[in-house]
Amino acid sequence: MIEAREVNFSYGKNHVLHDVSLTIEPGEVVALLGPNGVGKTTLVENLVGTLSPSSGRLEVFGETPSSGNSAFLTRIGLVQQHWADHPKWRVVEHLTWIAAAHRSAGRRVRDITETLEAVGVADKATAVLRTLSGGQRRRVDLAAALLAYPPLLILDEPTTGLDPAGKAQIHDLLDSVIDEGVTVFLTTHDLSEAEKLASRIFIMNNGRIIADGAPWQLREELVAPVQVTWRAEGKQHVHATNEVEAFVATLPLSEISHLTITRPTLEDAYLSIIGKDDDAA
Ligand SMILES: Nc1ncnc2c1ncn2[C@@H]1O[C@H](COP(=O)(O)OP(=O)(O)OP(=O)(O)O)[C@@H](O)[C@H]1O
Repeated sequence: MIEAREVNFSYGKNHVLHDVSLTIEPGEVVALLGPNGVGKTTLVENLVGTLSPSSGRLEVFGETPSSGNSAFLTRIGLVQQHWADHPKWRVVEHLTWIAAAHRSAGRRVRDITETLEAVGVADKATAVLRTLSGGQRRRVDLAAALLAYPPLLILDEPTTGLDPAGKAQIHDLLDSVIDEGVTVFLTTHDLSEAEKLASRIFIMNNGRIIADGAPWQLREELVAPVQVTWRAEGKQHVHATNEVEAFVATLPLSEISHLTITRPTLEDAYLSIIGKDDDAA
């Protein structure tokens, strides 16, 4: 679905993407993580063809995105950080316009009211776009992205600015779309979101992909061991080990209380991987 080979991209003298190579198969749900300013949005813009690589090979649906025609874009459900639409339009006008473009490209289109309900902004159907809050706008963008049953969703920080209940609602919606077999490429700073939705995670730092794997694989890359804590004789005890079961078997369980085992999280793995990369730079 997506194939990048040694993709480089520069804004003038600012070399942002460095030899980015990745392959994303149909049906994969991939999250791209990385600190602010490392090139995630730049990669997204290369994937959808608004920017084109300075060197390297990039294909989406087997086509070069920057030379793709409008039919190319109708197959991508896109949530971007910036919009080029008409801020005076009402939500329903905006979606009707997008739906018409999809229909004229021969695509099946979801019911607009139902889609607005699914993303939780049915009450904003007649609101002017520029009057929406950041979170409401994100939901409208997602409705627009889902409108034509796209086989590929490219979502640049799709839940930024959403309140916790809104995030949960959008995660459930994305889960149901993922069950339909759509391929998803999303960027996020929310590691729990990445872990919940994605089967595979890329970590980018300084324009390079520095880690690629399932969330559990990235956690295993962390050498930090599991922490075992317990109380005995009125004192708190802590022991770090990679052999949890063997260690716990040595504890006098009848004499201790509050036994807790803390495994490394994806956040621990992320911070460790970025930290090691920065130290090596
Ligand atoms: N239009 C532009 N012109 C020049 N430089 C740009 C432009 N857009 C982004 N950059 C620079 O490219 C680099 C990567 O930016 P990008 O937006 O891709 O980062 P990001 O990883 O998406 O960041 P964030 O997590 O903050 O959204 C940054 O140094 C940024 O300043």
